[in-house]
Amino acid sequence: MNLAPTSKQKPILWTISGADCSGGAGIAADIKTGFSLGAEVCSLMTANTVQNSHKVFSINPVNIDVLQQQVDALLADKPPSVIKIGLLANSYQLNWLSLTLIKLKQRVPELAVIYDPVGQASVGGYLSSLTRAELLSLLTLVDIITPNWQEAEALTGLKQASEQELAHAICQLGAKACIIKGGHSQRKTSDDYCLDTGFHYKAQTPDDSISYRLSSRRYQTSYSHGGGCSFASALGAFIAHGYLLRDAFTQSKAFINQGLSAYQGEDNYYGAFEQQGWPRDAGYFPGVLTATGEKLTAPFASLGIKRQNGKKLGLYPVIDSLAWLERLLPLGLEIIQLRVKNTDPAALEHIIAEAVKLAKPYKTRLFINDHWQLAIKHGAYGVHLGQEDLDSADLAQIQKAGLRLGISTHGCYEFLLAQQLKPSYLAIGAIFATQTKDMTGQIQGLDNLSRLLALATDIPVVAIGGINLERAAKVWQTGVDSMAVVTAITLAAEPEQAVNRFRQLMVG
Ligand SMILES: Cc1ncc(COP(=O)(O)OP(=O)(O)O)c(N)n1
Ligand SMILES: Cc1nc(C(=O)O)sc1CCOP(=O)(O)O
Ligand SMILES: [Mg+2]
Repeated sequence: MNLAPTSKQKPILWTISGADCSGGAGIAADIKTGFSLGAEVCSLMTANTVQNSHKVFSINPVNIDVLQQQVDALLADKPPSVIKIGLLANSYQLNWLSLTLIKLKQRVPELAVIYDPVGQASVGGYLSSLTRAELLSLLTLVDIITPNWQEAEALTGLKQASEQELAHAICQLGAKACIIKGGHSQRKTSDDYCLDTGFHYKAQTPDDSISYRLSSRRYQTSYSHGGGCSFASALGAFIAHGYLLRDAFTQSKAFINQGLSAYQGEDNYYGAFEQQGWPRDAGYFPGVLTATGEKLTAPFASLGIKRQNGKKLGLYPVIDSLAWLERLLPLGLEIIQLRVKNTDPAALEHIIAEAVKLAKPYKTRLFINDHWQLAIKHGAYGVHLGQEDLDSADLAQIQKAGLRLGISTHGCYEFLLAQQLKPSYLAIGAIFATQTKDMTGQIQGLDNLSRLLALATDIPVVAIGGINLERAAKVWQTGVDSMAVVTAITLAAEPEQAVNRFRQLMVG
């Protein structure tokens, strides 16, 4: 049997959670969230709870034989991309689930398991009788765990620890990634912290860990019942759609902010969190907290393009030699990038110095990729940096020297992060698969490009990656300001003609 879903299918998310008869949390939240985000949800009910807005009256666990029959039935035609685990009512269920996950992971190697360790109901009362030791035994099978602060303290036994310390401790207990939800903390903002020690795409060593912190305003609403379950199932839906953890995290937070904003104001009623579909409005997206972002406040110098007159940057060739620069400069392009890799330092400095001299008589804006010190030293118009360069480059120095800055982004987390630095332009990639560079796991497609453009302020946006003459019209229709290309020009039989054809389709 082929377990891989075809591209026509909606991604399948299994939820192994309790049913909440009051309709807000558990399986109800998971199904509403999945429906809202284009995922198909299959529900394996662990308990049929009796609860209302004030109290949990009883749990009523479901027998593991029934759960096993459901797994067998679903595996035949609805194998999961992601499993979200919520309420586990007793140790029989926990032991059964551990064995089941081991078997499922062998059968579906790409399976991602998300665990939302619901212990206490938000209306008061305990939902699970599991001990800490029992819960810990599950962690090595979990890809992402999503406790709130109190649940993280209970799992680790740590008191007064920071989110970072809690997340580290939880990952050391076995989970690959941990998101500590900030909604229950006492602060004015609800910071959410994600530590990723190796989810899917990185080696699984603590040294390789990456952390992400998102900040949102606190929403005052009495319609939040099931918000925690909805966050974990939104995360599952986005992961099932193929998003990287950082982007699934960011979009899940926007989904929660959007839902919490539906009914503002305090009253005594405790209503269900409202799932409102794929978040598209920039206002719901969280801020990205980084050391770099907090240091810079002034925008980088602009590109001086009068967008209000309908003028755009247009075609942006990215070339790797002085010969290409000499050939393209007379064509009157608005922008060109010199991207030289693997060249010894002396030759590199010579190339950059010569490139700046060559570009001087032209109105073309010359950006230097990576080598920001040489770009400053030789007075280039601008510098283009990737996300990995942001921590090591001295952005304040680039800004002080008056150079323009372009930044690469791959998905909404990086886009929001880079936008906060107020660069001269933002690049989004890779739009399509490209032979120029390994962009595995970071292909955006046109839909995601459009979603990211909706988050853009007034900074010009450049699309890059796999753009050729056949695909260019569709990319241009999204409203980008520019399309950057390497091979569509450098491998073209007649590069000047290719430039002209790109420019023709970018009119209007
Ligand atoms: C316009 C534009 N966008 C993205 C890139 C990629 O830059 P980076 O992430 O630094 O990767 P390398 O180009 O250095 O491999 C770019 N160069 N230009
Ligand atoms: C250099 C580069 N950066 C990308 C990014 O997404 O950041 S994609 C890319 C390669 C672009 O080459 P081509 O036009 O030949 O596909
Ligand atoms: Mg670079």
